[in-house]
Amino acid sequence: MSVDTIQPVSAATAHLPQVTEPRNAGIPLDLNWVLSAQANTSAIERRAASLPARRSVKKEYQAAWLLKAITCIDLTTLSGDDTARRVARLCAKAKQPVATKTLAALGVEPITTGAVCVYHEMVEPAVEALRGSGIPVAAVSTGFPAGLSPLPLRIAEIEQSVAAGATEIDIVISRRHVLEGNWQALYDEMRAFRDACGEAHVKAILATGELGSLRNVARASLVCMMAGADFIKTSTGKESVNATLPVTLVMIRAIRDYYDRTGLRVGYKPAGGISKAKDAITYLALIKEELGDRWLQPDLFRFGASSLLNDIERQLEHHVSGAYSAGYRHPTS
Ligand SMILES: O=C[C@H](O)COP(=O)(O)O
Repeated sequence: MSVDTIQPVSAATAHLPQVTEPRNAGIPLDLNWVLSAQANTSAIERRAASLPARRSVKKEYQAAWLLKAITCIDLTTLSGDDTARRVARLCAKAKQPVATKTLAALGVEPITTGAVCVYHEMVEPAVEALRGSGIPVAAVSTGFPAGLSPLPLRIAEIEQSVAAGATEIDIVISRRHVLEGNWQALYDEMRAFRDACGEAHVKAILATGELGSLRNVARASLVCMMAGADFIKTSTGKESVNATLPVTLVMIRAIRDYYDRTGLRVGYKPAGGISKAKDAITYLALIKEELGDRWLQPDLFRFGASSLLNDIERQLEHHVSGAYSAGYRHPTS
């Protein structure tokens, strides 16, 4: 299917609340299934390379897809110099990501981002700033980004972020378990993280740029889903290679495989280095083609991004006014 034949996301429904259904409870580790997972790297890279080159959606269809993308952003700040004031500004942006006049010109209701994503120390200011908005706070946890602090500390960090009000926890896996092929250890770790999260949803960050091969990405995706991950996420944003289209193909095909065999839907979050509106549309189109419309809701798809919203806003403003504004006129925080 080409992008030309994709039905547009309706601008009138871009703001609809997320659909909810039972979480992925996980299944016992199935090593035969894990070890049978392969990745045909050259075929995957060929398909990925063809995606950005195709004709994209235009005009009101493009605006509608961009509004949809905003509702799926985990608006993120993960900097060593984060402050409560910066987080408060980010949260204000999450509550009103598009200027009122632009929304009015587009004829759509107000929308929000999917979540705000911060370090543990910034959870409380974020919860405070988002109170009453319905926007969840996601905390990166478990010794983010390397995940190399002692396991009891990583688990305690999850518990503290949940106690502080985070309802989504982005954990980082131990890359060494993947590189050493120790799938049982990865499963046990993921299971412990999932249990520590309680009712909070857990996103498993694979740090795919450090896993060595697409086959490892496929296997790690399966193991994390078997251990109860609600989402699988590509990257911390701190690796030298973050979200890519080949990795996305591998991970969403693992999600499809897991759904086909278990009936359980797991979400997908590409993160790191996604900063252009055009790229966001490429990702959404790929999700639509490979997984279908159900995965285009914020409960099953998120972008982890700190600067993507800025470019989307510029494109939407261009759509309604015919002129591009400078990037600095759309500060995120
Ligand atoms: O999880 C989110 C990423 O850290 C954001 O990465 P970015 O700053 O490259 O958009």
